[in-house]
Parts: sequence; structure tokens; C-alpha cells
Amino acid sequence: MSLDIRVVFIGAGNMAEAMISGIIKTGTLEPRQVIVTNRSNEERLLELHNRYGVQGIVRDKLKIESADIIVLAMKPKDAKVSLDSIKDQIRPDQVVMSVLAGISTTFMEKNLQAGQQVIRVMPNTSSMIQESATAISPGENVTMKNVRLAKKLLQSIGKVYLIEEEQMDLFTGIAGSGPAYYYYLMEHVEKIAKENGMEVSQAREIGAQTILGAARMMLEREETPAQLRKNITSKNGTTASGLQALADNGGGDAIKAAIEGAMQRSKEISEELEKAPVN
Ligand SMILES: NC(=O)C1=CN([C@@H]2O[C@H](COP(=O)(O)OP(=O)(O)OC[C@H]3O[C@@H](n4cnc5c(N)ncnc54)[C@H](OP(=O)(O)O)[C@@H]3O)[C@@H](O)[C@H]2O)C=CC1
Ligand SMILES: O=C(O)[C@@H]1CCC=N1
Repeated sequence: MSLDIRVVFIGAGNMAEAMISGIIKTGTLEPRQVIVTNRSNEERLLELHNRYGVQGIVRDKLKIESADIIVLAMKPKDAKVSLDSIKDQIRPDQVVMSVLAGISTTFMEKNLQAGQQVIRVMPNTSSMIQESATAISPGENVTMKNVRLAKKLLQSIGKVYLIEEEQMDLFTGIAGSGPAYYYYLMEHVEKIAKENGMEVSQAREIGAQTILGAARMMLEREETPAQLRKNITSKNGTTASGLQALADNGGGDAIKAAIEGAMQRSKEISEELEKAPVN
């Protein structure tokens, strides 16, 4: 479904590119409807233009008045400067959508004009192939119409979940950072496969197909993950041995620690931002 809106990305890094890729590939927006800017890297803007046809405009020359949605896609530490730079330019009917870890809707609202419409979003880099798990939490002032619009836009990069903002740190730990855990797992799979004489390229395909198959089983079958695991585990068999080794080596604890670590960092980022002086 194509949308008749203009979107400006402030920030042209990995996450902005992943979203732009999904949005353009699905035809949700035409390249002419997307503008992207960054702090100073003009070469990067040209790269995104050449890859997706979107307009790259250097920050000083960027006018945001034509944007319906302004996506903040810089690192959290750069959020305040960026909010300050748009504060006096945006109108109440424009929506500011942040994909930044740890930046609350309250923080955005406090640093923009009173009544500004804001939405907090947490996508992941699988946006690149329209397979993101994306959370969305509306701010106080955003209209239902604009929440629906944002949802439609984000559906072009994958599945969208409307969640309470208090769950956003947890969601970040599971899904925003999540793909990295599976890549880390695969890095180890490849290493072990190589040590045992298998080509890395072959191991990568086999490992990825195994993750894909398991993911689809969980999405398409009724059984719980625990049941699906039991279905693979023969008494005294290979899986039992592998799972025992995982447990003996703190596998479950490591997964818990990873999610809680990311969640905790998301909370800390919010606290650090809150300490920044408000204009
Ligand atoms: N990467 C991921 O998997 C995910 C990231 N996020 C969030 O997305 C955000 C961006 O992450 P990521 O894309 O990885 O980061 P990158 O470092 O790849 O990109 C950051 C971008 O922000 C630009 N930038 C910095 N300050 C400003 C400014 N004041 N005005 C305009 N542009 C600015 C940089 O420009 P320049 O290069 O010119 O300095 C750069 O293009 C983060 O806040 C992160 O929390 C959320 C979900 C997943
Ligand atoms: O590492 C980060 O802080 C960002 C947010 C979620 C994924 N990457």
C-alpha cells in the first residue's frame, strides 16, 4: 500500500538505511517522498541516494516543513541537539518519530513545543528485508489518525506491535538488540564448523536455515517452544547431550543476562538523557 506522505530521516546510519530499504522496496513510499540527512557525512548521503533514489540533503540546507513524519535516527547522545535544532521549525500537525533506544516520549515532548505529536518506535535491522519486529508507543498528543499512519508506514518494514511505553526497554532487549544475539550464535556455529572441516559458507547456510525453520515452527505451529524442544530431544540422544552442555555452561543464564543487560542499558540511557538540561 502506498502512502501519500513525506518522511524526513534525521540520521543516515544503519537503522535509517534498514528502514529506508524496506519502505522503498515495498513501494510504500516513492524515493521522492523520502529525504535523509546526517550531521556531516555527505558521501553517505550520496550512497543512500544512489542505492535507493532518496534525496540526501545536508543538515544546514534541510527544510522540514514538507515532512509529515520526521524520523529521529541518530545515536541517543545526539538526540538533544537534534531536538533543539527542529524545535522552532516544526508545526503541531507534524509527527516526530524516534527510533532511539532509551528516549522516552516524555523526553521528546519536554524538548519540543508544547503539544507536539511524538511517537516512540523500536525497530530492528531486519527492516532491511521487511522482517523487523517493531514496537510503537504513542506520546500524549499524537492523534489516532497519525498513530494509524505511523503503523502503516512501519508495516512496510515488518510486524508492528503497539505496546505500553513501560515495556519498551524490555522490547529493546528482546527485539531491538535481538538480531545481534542470533548473529553472535551463528558466529560461533561457523567457527566450530570451520574447526571441524566444513566450509564457512556452507555452515552459514545450514545454520541460518535451521534458525529460520525453528522461527517458522514457533510462528506457525501451536506447540510451545518447550514442547517443540521436547519433540527433538530423544532419550539419551544427541539433543539431550547438547542441551545438557548448554545448561551446564550457563546457556539459560546467559540468555537472561543478555536481555536484562540490554534492558538495563536502555533504562540507563533514559536516565542519562533526563539529566540533560531542558531549554
Ligand atoms: N542499529 C540498530 O540495530 C538499531 C538502532 N536503533 C537506534 O537507531 C539509532 C541510530 O543507530 P544507528 O543507525 O545504528 O547509528 P549510526 O551511528 O549508524 O548512525 C547515526 C547517524 O546519526 C547522524 N547524526 C548524528 N548526530 C546528528 C545530528 N545532530 N543531526 C543529524 N544527524 C545526526 C550521523 O551522521 P554523521 O555520520 O554525519 O555523523 C549518522 O548518520 C540509535 O539511537 C539506536 O538506538 C534502534 C533499533 C535498532
Ligand atoms: O545497540 C543499540 O543501542 C541499538 C538499539 C537497539 C539496537 N541497537
